[in-house]
Amino acid sequence: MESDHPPLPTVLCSVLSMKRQSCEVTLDPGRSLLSWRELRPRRGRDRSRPGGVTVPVAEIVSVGEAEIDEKYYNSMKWQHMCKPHAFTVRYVQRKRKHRWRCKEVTFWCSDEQLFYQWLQALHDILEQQTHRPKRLLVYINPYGGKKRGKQIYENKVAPLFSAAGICTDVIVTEYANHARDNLYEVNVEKYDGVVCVGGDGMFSEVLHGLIGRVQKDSDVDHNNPNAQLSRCNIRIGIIPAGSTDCVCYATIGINDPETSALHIILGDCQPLDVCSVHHKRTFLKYSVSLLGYGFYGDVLKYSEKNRWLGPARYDVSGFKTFLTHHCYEGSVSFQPAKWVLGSPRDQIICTSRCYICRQSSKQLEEQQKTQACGSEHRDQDDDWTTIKGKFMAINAVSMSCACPRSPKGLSPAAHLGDGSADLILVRKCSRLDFLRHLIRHTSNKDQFDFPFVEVYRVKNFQFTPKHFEDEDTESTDIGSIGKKNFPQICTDHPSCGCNHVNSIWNCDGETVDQTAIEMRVHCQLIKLFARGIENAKLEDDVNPSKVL
Ligand SMILES: CCCCCCCCCCCCC/C=C/[C@@H](O)[C@H](COP(=O)(O)O)NC(=O)CCCCC
Ligand SMILES: Nc1ncnc2c1ncn2[C@@H]1O[C@H](COP(=O)(O)OP(=O)(O)O)[C@@H](O)[C@H]1O
Ligand SMILES: [Ca+2]
Repeated sequence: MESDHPPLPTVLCSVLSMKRQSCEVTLDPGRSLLSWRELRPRRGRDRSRPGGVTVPVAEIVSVGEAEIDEKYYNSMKWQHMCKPHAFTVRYVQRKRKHRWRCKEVTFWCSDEQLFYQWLQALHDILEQQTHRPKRLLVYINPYGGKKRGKQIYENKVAPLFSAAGICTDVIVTEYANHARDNLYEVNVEKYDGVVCVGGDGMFSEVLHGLIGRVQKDSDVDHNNPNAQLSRCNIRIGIIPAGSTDCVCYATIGINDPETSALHIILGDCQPLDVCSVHHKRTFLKYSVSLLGYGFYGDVLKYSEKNRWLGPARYDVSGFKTFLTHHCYEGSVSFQPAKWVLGSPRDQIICTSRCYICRQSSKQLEEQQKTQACGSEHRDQDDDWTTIKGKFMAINAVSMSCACPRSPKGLSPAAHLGDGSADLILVRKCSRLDFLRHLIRHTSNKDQFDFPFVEVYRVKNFQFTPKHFEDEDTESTDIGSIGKKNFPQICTDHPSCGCNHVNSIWNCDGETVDQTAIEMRVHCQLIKLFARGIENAKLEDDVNPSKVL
């Protein structure tokens, strides 16, 4: 009887040479593994562990013909025979702290037929990795971070893309928003991904260009805060060359250009939540990392004046902002994200193929389907919680916001694709208490474990500064906003530190002009060339320090 199953792919196993050693090399297409081991381990090597190396095909970067150095074969009396045939396999090697490097191994043999058989088999198996990008559109910000974007791309990334056979169109930006505007014009369809070389600001440009383009093409009105936005299927890659590099760090585990390039080459895919920010019925911005008012807004405001300092501008501005110690009065209203499995105080963090993200997004989709069918009432007016008070900081983050300054981030247990954001409210407190809270971002200690800090997992929130509440809502149109940033006097005591103009919103490092805003999370709106944090064990990456 004939079987319905396709025949199992044949395992290719040969004795090939690696440098001066004979190796048994095996390509197992069924298990998608390439492995090799020395047949006679050299003197000095551990002969009791004849292990060898195994590389998943999914982690092979490229395979190509190679020229080998004569010294490999002269001593083996190859002089009397024809030149050997060689091929090089480049593959991913994992280093400490999520760093990846491209390692290579060259095999050779004298049998031309065997050589071509290997080359063909390896090319065929790589062809099956259909999720890998073949054509990329690259934007480089030459002024981001330490102004090394071009150099980083040319020296560390372009050679890897070229080895992997990826074609690129590269645009070095000439002005702010060049990349965003260009994305409205180019034929995006012809690319398998868009790569930005720069920091979070540069990523934000590409994000706005792509999301904006997709909404325009699908006739979605982005000024409607309740609009169901269309998903972007084209993936975005980030080559870190900025000041904070939070989006890259929080989705890959490190801000290292070579590591990011390898994730792009392998065709990784990480869905990501995006928050839309509106003032009434006017679209302001999208945010994927930090939407912060108060402390982080003020840090940004002062740092923009010191851009020439590069990444150090944030340290200078952070110190200055800490010393000025302002708090801001207003009211925050939010709806909890009821479908999510996790909570912001969890010990478990978001990892590659995160179960919480998968389950939560599935449950949200089901909830939205049921509501769309009309079998359940819409919950637009339900479950609003309002908190009024004086705040040092109001932060909304839809990912952990881990970055080199804070390796576990502003909300360590936030999830990349669960459709929710963590709303962190830091109420008015003493300067010392605020410092204790800030320092905990750099250690394993819980930054939420203070009586003046609250954290909620939300699907949306609104913020109204005190003076907006006091005014006639009719006059809160966009045109009159500028006039409204007059000094706000603390209602309790004029000398308590609240006697200060409003703060501004820091939206992924970009300033937002309006103070009264509403934010909503859009579950998995975009996709990155990333895979989340692998084998995340927070303890490995952060040096625990003493509780202050
Ligand atoms: C006494 C020690 C205090 C240490 C506190 C450290 C807390 C750091 C948390 C940082 C969160 C960063 C969230 C990401 C923000 C970026 O989107 C934004 C723009 O980045 P880029 O475009 O690359 O310049 N960066 C910032 O707003 C900088 C915040 C720095 C705060 C000190
Ligand atoms: N060619 C350019 N000239 C000036 N500004 C630019 C250019 N290209 C991009 N930008 C802007 O520079 C800002 C900061 O970029 P980013 O790459 O995030 O660096 P950093 O992390 O140092 O802030 C972004 O707002 C981006 O829009
Ligand atoms: Ca989220």
